[in-house]
Amino acid sequence: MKQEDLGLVRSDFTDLVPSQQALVTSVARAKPESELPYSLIKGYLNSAQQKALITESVTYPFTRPEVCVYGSQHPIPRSQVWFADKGCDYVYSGLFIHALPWPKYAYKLRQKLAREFGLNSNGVLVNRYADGHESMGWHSDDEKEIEAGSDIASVTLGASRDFFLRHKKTQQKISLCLDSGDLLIMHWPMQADWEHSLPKRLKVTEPRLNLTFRRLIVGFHQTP
Ligand SMILES: O=C(O)CCC(=O)C(=O)O
Ligand SMILES: [Fe+2]
Repeated sequence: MKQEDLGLVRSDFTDLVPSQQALVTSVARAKPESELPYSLIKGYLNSAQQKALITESVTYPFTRPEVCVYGSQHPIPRSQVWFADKGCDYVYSGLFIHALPWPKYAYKLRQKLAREFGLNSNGVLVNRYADGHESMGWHSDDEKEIEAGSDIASVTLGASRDFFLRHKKTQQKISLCLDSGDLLIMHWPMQADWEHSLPKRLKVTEPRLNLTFRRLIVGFHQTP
């Protein structure tokens, strides 16, 4: 029997349970009153939604490209893949990455974020951290092809990990714990003023997936 026949998929990415609706409303209201450059929606995805995405990710064509650090080449300390609409190739960490076609559940999550938050993304970068030895250093998602005014939505699946924010001028630091199913929305223009990182956590033995939904300027790189 297919998952659709079990009723799992039909409702999973269309409806929110009432408690989540309440939470989303309060987050939406909290934003203008708060000085925080982000919204954190704990438990945004239910366990069936998380499971559908984690299972799907087994088929994702992850790669571990090499980047130049202080003059020598090193593989990035995680694996990644970029799914996006046509015309949305991306230069990320100095690497050119072609847009691959959207998988089913990643696309459903894109639609859910659009319905519930007006998030008009056209690409998702999926990072896979095999365990707590894998990480992401300080950076901002401020590439030239990111469309001005667009928020970036980050969804965590699998292992819980700490996530740091650091203000570029004041050095103010915020530490969040991102658990499976959580949604972090980094509001425009957060990337101009803040950096973020995912530090190593050597006690973590389980893998973590992170999907960041972004809006790129279509055709920015003009590839055939
Ligand atoms: O894994 C995370 O939570 C962060 C990912 C991230 O910052 C990025 O993909 O640019
Ligand atoms: Fe980032």
